[in-house]
Amino acid sequence: MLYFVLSTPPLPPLLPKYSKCTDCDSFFFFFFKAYRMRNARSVIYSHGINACRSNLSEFPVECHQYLLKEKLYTLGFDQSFPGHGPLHNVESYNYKNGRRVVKARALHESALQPLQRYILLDIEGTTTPISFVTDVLFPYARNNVRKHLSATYDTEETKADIKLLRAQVEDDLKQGVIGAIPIPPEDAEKEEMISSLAANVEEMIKADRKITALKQLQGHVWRTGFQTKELEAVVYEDVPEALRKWHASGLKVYIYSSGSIEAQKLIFGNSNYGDLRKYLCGFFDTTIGNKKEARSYLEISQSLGVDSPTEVLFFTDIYQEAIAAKEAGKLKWHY
Ligand SMILES: CSCCC(=O)C(=O)COP(=O)(O)O
Repeated sequence: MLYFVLSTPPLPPLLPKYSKCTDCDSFFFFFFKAYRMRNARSVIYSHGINACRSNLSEFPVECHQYLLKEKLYTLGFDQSFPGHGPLHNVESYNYKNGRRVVKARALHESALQPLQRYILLDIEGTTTPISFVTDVLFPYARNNVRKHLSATYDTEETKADIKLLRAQVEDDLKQGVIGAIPIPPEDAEKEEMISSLAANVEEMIKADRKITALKQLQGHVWRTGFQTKELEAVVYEDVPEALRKWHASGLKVYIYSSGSIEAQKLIFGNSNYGDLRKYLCGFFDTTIGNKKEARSYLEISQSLGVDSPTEVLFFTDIYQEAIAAKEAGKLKWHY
């Protein structure tokens, strides 16, 4: 599977210089996100790239462009390949307050290789701001999980959620996972059971665990939030147009997220740009495999019916996921 790197692992700051932000470039926003500088923005400044936080406070990092280029190259981000990187779509170079500002078009479908008619999109950090997931969705799940379990305790759905959680916690206890709390036996009092389940869920959310047991329950809790309009999903402003164009040009777009398939449908069905599900051909979650494992991308490719994982272009902000997707192309194809 080919991939488009939206971020890279953190690099140490190269020069202890302070920068000043006058303009931002969206590509390097993704790059600097990989420095774990949430809200960081960047400006292409003369020979290099200066970073600052979005609130314009100074940030002690300067990364010279040739070093960045070199680093990206070692990460497999080959700027000479037309599908890789907005720097090939440069429309203009301008000078603003003595600084050079590069304006570039977003990745166009013509940049795809002829066989890549399938697009696979991650959600958090790719179509949707990380802050929406961590500051809105996760707190909503944390604050409402008790209420949800209490209200739906006897439903088949919640019984299945509890069964999955119990199995996960038992496994976690065996593995010595910090924060795992024993769940009382099945015939325990409802309140005792809910307290222990909620405490485990809280720890799992805190640790940002991408496990099916948590993600399935979270999706069910969020469903109420979307139904009552307490929640509205956020996608980046260029997402609806990109989906529309890809759809119109015959590309098939799929989602692969750690969030459950039900949660993914809630996100794209209730976004700040309306219902975007009409542009999507399907959804994959952790039930097909972990996003950092190559095998998962092979499984997805096989269920899409393509001849090889290299026919699928995967977009993510997580480096290990991109590498796993790339590795899938080398795995043995089973029929
Ligand atoms: C389905 S949206 C909820 C996102 C979520 O729970 C999550 O863990 C994000 O994972 P992703 O694989 O999209 O980075």
